[in-house]
Amino acid sequence: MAYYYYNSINKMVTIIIFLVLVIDVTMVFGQGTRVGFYSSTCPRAESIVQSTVKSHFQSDPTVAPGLLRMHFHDCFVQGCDGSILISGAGTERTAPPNTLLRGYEVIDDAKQQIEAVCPGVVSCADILALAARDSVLVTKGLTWSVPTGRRDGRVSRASDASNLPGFTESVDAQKQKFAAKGLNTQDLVTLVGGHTIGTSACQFFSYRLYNFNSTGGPDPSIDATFLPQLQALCPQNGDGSKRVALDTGSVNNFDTSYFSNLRNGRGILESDQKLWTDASTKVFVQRYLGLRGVLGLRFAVEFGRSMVKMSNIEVLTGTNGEIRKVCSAFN
Ligand code: HEM
Ligand SMILES: [Ca+2]
Ligand SMILES: [Ca+2]
Repeated sequence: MAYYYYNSINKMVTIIIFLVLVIDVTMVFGQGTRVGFYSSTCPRAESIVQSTVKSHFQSDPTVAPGLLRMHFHDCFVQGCDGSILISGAGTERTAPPNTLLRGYEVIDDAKQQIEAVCPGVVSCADILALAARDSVLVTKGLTWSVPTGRRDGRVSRASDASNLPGFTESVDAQKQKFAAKGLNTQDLVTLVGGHTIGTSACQFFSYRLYNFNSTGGPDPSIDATFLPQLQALCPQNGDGSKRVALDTGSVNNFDTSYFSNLRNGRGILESDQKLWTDASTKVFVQRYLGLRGVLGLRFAVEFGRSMVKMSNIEVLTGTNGEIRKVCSAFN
């Protein structure tokens, strides 16, 4: 009798431990997404996204940085659920940090082609995550496997965009906003390394070139020989919408040149240059530049890893959300 009780208690304990482990594992890894989610339901989905990104990139190279940034802005607001793609008054798209996003036409094009072969199967959130990955590919970076199976959200409000980090923010504030999404300091430095491609409008950094923080002079962290070049590109009271490379000399290549520029006081945004000023983020910049011996890190590899983490933020899976018919509108 005693043995029988012992045995069933033992079984119960085993079952409980098993359940706890399963719950834990799903929370840490899965959140329900997995590589090859569409391999039987829509086997051509990933290749359609890739060929669409490639063809748009050939006629307009700015779509690559545009789509990468769009995916980041999607994931930080309501999770990676395609909420950024909804158009109309009062939606996320209209919020100040999002007004200059580009590449929506690429997502709409890919979605239309995918709907023609497998209607109602592939989410817009997944199409955007895949397009962000392929944007790195076309700019000569490494590729990686993207877990899929996200579903599309049913909420898109301009007022939710405050989760996004701002370009004047301190490293501590940037770290806090990333930590709130489960991303650590390495992820922060690595993902902001996405600024190795693309451009910024003068309006986001020209205040650093002239009367920085009412000092009457420029931001002292800007390299002295670089300053006049930037001033020529963005004259005081000039056109704030004019665009300047975030990675001087390597705007179209997914490489570590952006980190060299930070080291040399040639970061464009205040938030970028601060990654070199702050000791906790500087070490990662140094590791990507091979300045820390055996602690060296390969940016191309780590970028894929951090992107997979970012792409899994607060995703909707299973029967949550919906699969939109058109990416710019709820069903
Ligand atoms: C502290 C975090 C970040 C801040 C404050 C920030 C801020 C900005 C700003 C102000 C611009 C210029 C936008 C424009 O003029 O159109 C920009 C561009 C860009 N950002 Fe970030 N960003 C951050 C993190 C990231 C991350 C994590 C990624 C991607 C993984 C990313 C990818 C890009 C790309 C690719 C562009 C160029 C966009 C284009 O050329 O259209 N950024 N960012
Ligand atoms: Ca979102
Ligand atoms: Ca570059």
